[in-house]
Amino acid sequence: GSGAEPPGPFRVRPIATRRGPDPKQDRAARTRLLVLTAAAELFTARGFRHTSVQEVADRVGMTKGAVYFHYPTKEALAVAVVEQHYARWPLLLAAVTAEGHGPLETAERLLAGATLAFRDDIVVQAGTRLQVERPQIDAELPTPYVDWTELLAGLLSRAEALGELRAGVRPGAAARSLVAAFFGTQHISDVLRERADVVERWAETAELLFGAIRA
Ligand SMILES: CCC[C@@H]1OCC(CO)=C1C(=O)O
Repeated sequence: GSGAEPPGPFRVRPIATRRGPDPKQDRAARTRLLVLTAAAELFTARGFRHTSVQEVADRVGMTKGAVYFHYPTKEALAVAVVEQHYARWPLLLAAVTAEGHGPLETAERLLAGATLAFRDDIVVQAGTRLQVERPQIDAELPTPYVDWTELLAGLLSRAEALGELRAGVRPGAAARSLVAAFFGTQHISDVLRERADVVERWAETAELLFGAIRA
């Protein structure tokens, strides 16, 4: 498509408006967030297999049964963490889009913004590790990489239409290369420096790649 409208998963969904404050619901939501964050910390540090629901419960000072009330299985916890990971991106897209840059600059700023999440956001770090561990997780997890690829391809198609893309650069191929380079860069940073330098590493790669595709 023209790329004007972001692909589905990147569209910000309106927060369900409630009739009024509902203390019980709020408490449940806060508990779920606490459990999710503790699970993300353990999944990031030890991975899915070597994390138990008991350890998650201990980390938040709850019983295993109380955790199971919110997340019936460890797989359900993993699915929730990955879903929260992906829920970050529509918010980033809305923030960057609001700045009113052209499509190529928007793509560059999106990926730069994503590196901050990979450096600082435990849920994004956990979601990324869980996506790598998909074969060990008996649950329906979203297909990784495809939404970012589709979003970037749409932006690069718009850049091409505006003459911002170097002649001969194919938006789809460039989008796939950007996603591959981003994933590889954040992975190498994670392995070598626990992502301490992911922002700088990506800036170096982005300078090369965006310099190669810009008209
Ligand atoms: C932006 C590059 C792709 C991104 O990097 C890690 C990861 C986790 O699976 C991603 C995804 O699924 O889109």
